[in-house]
Amino acid sequence: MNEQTPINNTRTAPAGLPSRRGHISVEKPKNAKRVILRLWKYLSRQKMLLLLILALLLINIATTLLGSYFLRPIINQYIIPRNVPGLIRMIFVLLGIYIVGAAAGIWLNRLMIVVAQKTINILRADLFSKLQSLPLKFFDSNNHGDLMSRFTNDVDNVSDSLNTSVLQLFTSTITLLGIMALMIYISPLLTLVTLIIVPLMLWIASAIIKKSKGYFTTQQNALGAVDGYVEEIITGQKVVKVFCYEDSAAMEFEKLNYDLRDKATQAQLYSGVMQPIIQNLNTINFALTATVGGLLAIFRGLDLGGLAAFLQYSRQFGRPVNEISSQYNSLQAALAGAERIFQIMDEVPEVADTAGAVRLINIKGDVEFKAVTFGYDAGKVVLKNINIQAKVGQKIALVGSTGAGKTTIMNLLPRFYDIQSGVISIDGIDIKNVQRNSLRETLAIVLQDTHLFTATVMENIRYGRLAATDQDVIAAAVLAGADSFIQRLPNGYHTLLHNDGGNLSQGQRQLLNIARSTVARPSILILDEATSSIDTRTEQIIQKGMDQLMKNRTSFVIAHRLSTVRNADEILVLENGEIIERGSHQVLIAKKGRYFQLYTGQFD
Ligand SMILES: Nc1ncnc2c1ncn2[C@@H]1O[C@H](COP(=O)(O)OP(=O)(O)OP(=O)(O)O)[C@@H](O)[C@H]1O
Repeated sequence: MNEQTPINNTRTAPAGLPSRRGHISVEKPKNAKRVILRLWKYLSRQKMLLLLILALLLINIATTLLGSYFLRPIINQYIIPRNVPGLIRMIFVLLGIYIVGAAAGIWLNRLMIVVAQKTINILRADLFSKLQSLPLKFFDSNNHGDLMSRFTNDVDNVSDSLNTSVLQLFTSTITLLGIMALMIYISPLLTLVTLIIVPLMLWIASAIIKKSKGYFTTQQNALGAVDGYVEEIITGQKVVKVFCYEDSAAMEFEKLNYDLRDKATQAQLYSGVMQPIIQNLNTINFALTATVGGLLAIFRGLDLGGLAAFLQYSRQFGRPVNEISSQYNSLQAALAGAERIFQIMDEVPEVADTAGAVRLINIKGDVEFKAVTFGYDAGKVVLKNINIQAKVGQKIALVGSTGAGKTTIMNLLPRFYDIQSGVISIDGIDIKNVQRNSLRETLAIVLQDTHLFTATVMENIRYGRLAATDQDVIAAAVLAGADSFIQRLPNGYHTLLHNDGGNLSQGQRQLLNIARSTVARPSILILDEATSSIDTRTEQIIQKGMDQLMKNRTSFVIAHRLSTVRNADEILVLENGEIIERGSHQVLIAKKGRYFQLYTGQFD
């Protein structure tokens, strides 16, 4: 059995009424290099486009740098010698250069978005198919909201950053290097003067980043708390209303909201000071460079055109520095998001079918549990030495107090979980040696909590067997007793259900569920009887539907109302994961043991 551990320490489930449930991971990747390499694997599937982007990027940067450099010949060769036609020609050349640069820039951004969105599309698809391959144990031990946020927040972060940040980072770095090279080319001495202030700028920037990162983390946590709380209140509206929790909820929300405002203000204030500080340093730097440059022009023969171009560069110098530092945070967030996505990708999927796994064909429906022992977590046994023998067409009922292990037994037959010891077999074939899909096709499960998809009634029933024709579906609905209410729906079988069939009654959803299992034509049935109180008439209709479904099929019924299991071939009484009594209704009643107590309502 593969061990699943929660993939994140985030968001613990609340107990009882809505409580504070917010905490999102610190926005910093644990292993940035690995994440970048993995992201690169995704990006590099589009090598040609990336090469084109790189070429456009270089053209774009080159034109910017060249444009500024043109000041030198323009001043030296045309303005100082007063060559007007030449000057006009040069201005047109300059214009041409800028147009090429702008065109490259536009295409660059467009292509990057195409590459980014395609990458994100593949990433999302991989994530989804990975999720589908994970065992139920994974979903038991991970918060669903947190898993959802990998699809939304994390994927968004990666997407944003691929769309803009990555490109900007590249542009800024290359521009910075280009500017430096050209400055050195024009005047190494003046470059030295300009660069003196750079370490100071970098030091201030990194100090501010360090400090503001802390504030950003607390802001993210506060935001997570607010999000989590809102989600909880929305999903728990019924409970909130019924217990008149509105005022307390509003108060709690106000606290969280205030906390978020506080943290967000601090974070923004801190990160907001960076730009002006860097800008001012830049201005000081410019003044210093201009003064020294002027002196060099007077005393050391630096050409005026060169000086003008140089000053232009020194003004531009601050921008890439600024951009690199401002993209830093969002890049960190994206890498952290990507890391959380890859964490899921690295989860161990359901154990693959064994090499010689067989398909179940023409199954009669004999089911046997032999000395089965199982626990959800290693070391904590939930089922002990379970022995069950169900012959073709028999009805086996499982009864027992809550938490006794009834549902657990039924989770093992479709191999939602693998057993630790013992054997479960169908028609004598160990289910471990059966292909999972084939195993699940021979079974149908009618759960208490029906899950209906956003689709028509017809499609929802067809979910049981995708190859079923419309006639099959309708026949199944008739058999299940669902047909008459479906006919009364506004669009009959073509009525669209949404929000998990929120517009249907509990009983109606249950009937659709039965119809779905009927259309599946399973050899073996697992029924979890509804506990929720439905009126007696609906109950009778549902019971009739279930009885029809069970006809000639081996069925296991988890019974909550003992009146419905009287006609079972065998009743198994479970207590603390063990079968403590077994036999028919008459036998068990005569025995006057646990079943008798449960049946007659006489408890210790
Ligand atoms: N996904 C799970 N992970 C870990 N433990 C679980 C899980 N599901 C159930 N358990 C534990 O296994 C034991 C048996 O639970 P099970 O759901 O099988 O009981 P049950 O007899 O079906 O109860 P009920 O009648 O209330 O549905 C319980 O102690 C429960 O806490």
